[in-house]
Amino acid sequence: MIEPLDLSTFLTVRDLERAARPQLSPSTLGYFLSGADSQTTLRANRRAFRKWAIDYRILVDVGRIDTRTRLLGREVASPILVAPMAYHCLAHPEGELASSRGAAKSSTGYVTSTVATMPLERIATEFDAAKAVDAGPSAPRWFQLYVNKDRGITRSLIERADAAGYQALVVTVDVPIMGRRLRDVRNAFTLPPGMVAANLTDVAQGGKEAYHHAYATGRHDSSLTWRDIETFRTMTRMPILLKGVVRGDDALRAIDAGASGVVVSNHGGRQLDSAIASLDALPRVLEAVASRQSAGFEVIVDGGIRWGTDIFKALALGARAVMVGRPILWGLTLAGEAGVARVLQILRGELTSAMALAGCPDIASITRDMLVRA
Ligand SMILES: Cc1cc2nc3c(=O)[nH]c(=O)nc-3n(C[C@H](O)[C@H](O)[C@H](O)COP(=O)(O)O)c2cc1C
Ligand SMILES: CC(C)CC(=O)C(=O)O
Repeated sequence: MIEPLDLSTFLTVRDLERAARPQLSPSTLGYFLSGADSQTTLRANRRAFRKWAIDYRILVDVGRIDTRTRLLGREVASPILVAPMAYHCLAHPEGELASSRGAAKSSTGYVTSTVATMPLERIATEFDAAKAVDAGPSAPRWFQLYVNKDRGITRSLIERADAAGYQALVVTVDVPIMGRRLRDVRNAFTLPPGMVAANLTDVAQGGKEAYHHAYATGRHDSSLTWRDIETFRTMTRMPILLKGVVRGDDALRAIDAGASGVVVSNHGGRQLDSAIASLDALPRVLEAVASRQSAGFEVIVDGGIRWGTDIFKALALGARAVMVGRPILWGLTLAGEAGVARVLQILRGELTSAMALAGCPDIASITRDMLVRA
């Protein structure tokens, strides 16, 4: 009999990654890990965090640490969200059902990808049923949209997300075309037989298609522009966030187009290689948004978050919240729901420790002056 995994022996996200890697096929591991081309941006995302040091405060009462904050007008338990990622069934047979339960039980927000391997309605139900029932604030769940060439399909996805009670629509805008991930090309990466992008089955013929390739080359709309964002705005009551913004002027256009926020992101280094690191892009996006005094406009950041101190730094620079990508997949691979919960527990625990050690008992006290150049 195989001994059940003792997740408490994994102390860091890196521990989980090290254990998860050998469990995955080379093709899946390559898909999860890869950045585009030379992977310069993938590395830059991590390096950007090392450029900052925490200028900690002493003799502050940190007997009680409060990680609560507000997101899109609602109180949330922590400033951490699970980033939208495709194909969770590659990591675990229960796929997004397991990852969404792991997030919900950790009172952590969850973003369902358009290319999930489970139906968005089932993910929603699973998340809601698993939500922690203690008195704390409940975690949000959002839907990430990839825009299909067939706008009828896009409309139907938005309507389904609305009907399933998703609380925001995250439109990903950094994939006009797919970035070239060399390992995926060399491995001819595709989904194994029987695994499908469950929300797009109506577009794929016969269920046997090589979904990843078919989707990436045949379905994805490269003609998306600002006008489409304004159109989506009229199609749903959900607030819209644009994911993949790195420029201040684009953030201002997002406000003009009716968006409620942006995710400063370069897609985990998987799209434009040599793109600016997301943490480096954050200050100028915040500066631009501040110049417009758009009260309530949310700026979230993702890319390379592996430690609680990374979250602390992102918040100190002014982000409202962070999204965590690949670490979730390592937890999911190792132990499904419990593995995802462990990753989130580690990150939140590290954030809490960093806050205590830095003299910041609550999120509002993590201010810009807490950082200096390393
Ligand atoms: C395997 C994988 C699949 C992804 N799929 C999506 C997706 O379907 N939609 C999307 O908006 N972003 C997708 N992303 C990007 C993530 O949402 C996020 O921006 C990125 O992973 C953050 O960087 P990190 O992995 O370093 O935390 C994907 C990333 C990975 C690693
Ligand atoms: C199907 C892809 C567009 C999913 C994705 O966003 C990614 O692999 O980075």
